[in-house]
Amino acid sequence: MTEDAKRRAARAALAYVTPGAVIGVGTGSTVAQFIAELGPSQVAGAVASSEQTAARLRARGIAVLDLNETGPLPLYVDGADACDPQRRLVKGGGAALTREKIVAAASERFVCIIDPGKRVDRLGGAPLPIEVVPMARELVARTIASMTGGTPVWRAGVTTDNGGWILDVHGLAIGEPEALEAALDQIAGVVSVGLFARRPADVVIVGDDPPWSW
Ligand SMILES: O=C(CO)[C@H](O)[C@H](O)COP(=O)(O)O
Repeated sequence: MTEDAKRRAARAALAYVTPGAVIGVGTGSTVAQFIAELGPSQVAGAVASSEQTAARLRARGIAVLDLNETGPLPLYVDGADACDPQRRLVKGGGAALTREKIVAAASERFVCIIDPGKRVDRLGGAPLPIEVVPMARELVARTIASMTGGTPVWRAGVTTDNGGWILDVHGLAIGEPEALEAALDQIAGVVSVGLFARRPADVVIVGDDPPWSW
């Protein structure tokens, strides 16, 4: 069962939490399991990667802090849509990729928690989410289509916590993830790219029974 696998990965991530620290917390159903397992007294507070996560943390009695007030974080825990053997990720299924990238960049250690279905030999099977400034949606879509051969599809009806829109790029061949991430980041109108290749996870926990990590 996928939910059991997510719970196993989430529980295993607790071992990385230093008591009394302020940690970064990502977004999604696997992270929701992590928040449910995290005792309010285990951390001094958390920086949330989305409003959804902030609400979950508060409901659990965990203080939500502003990244501008915390300085570097020792730990960031988040899920992913896909993870390759080099711990490079595709993220953004929950449209929180921009803040996830920011909190990951502010954290010394990024622990990614996934169910076994997210592990892939090569990124590119799952669509790649890209957050764009709304007025640039079609410009970015045309540029990406001609640059990569992929097919950008607007996630209509979804507005991110930053007021951005999401393009999901289908059919993308991700041969060199770091180079592709850098190239897509340069397109005018792109806010952020759901490829986490230049800042991959430091540890990935797979919720098999028993869980394992690398
Ligand atoms: O990147 C994300 C949100 O933007 C999530 O981490 C990713 O979509 C995985 O979600 P889930 O744990 O629900 O499968």
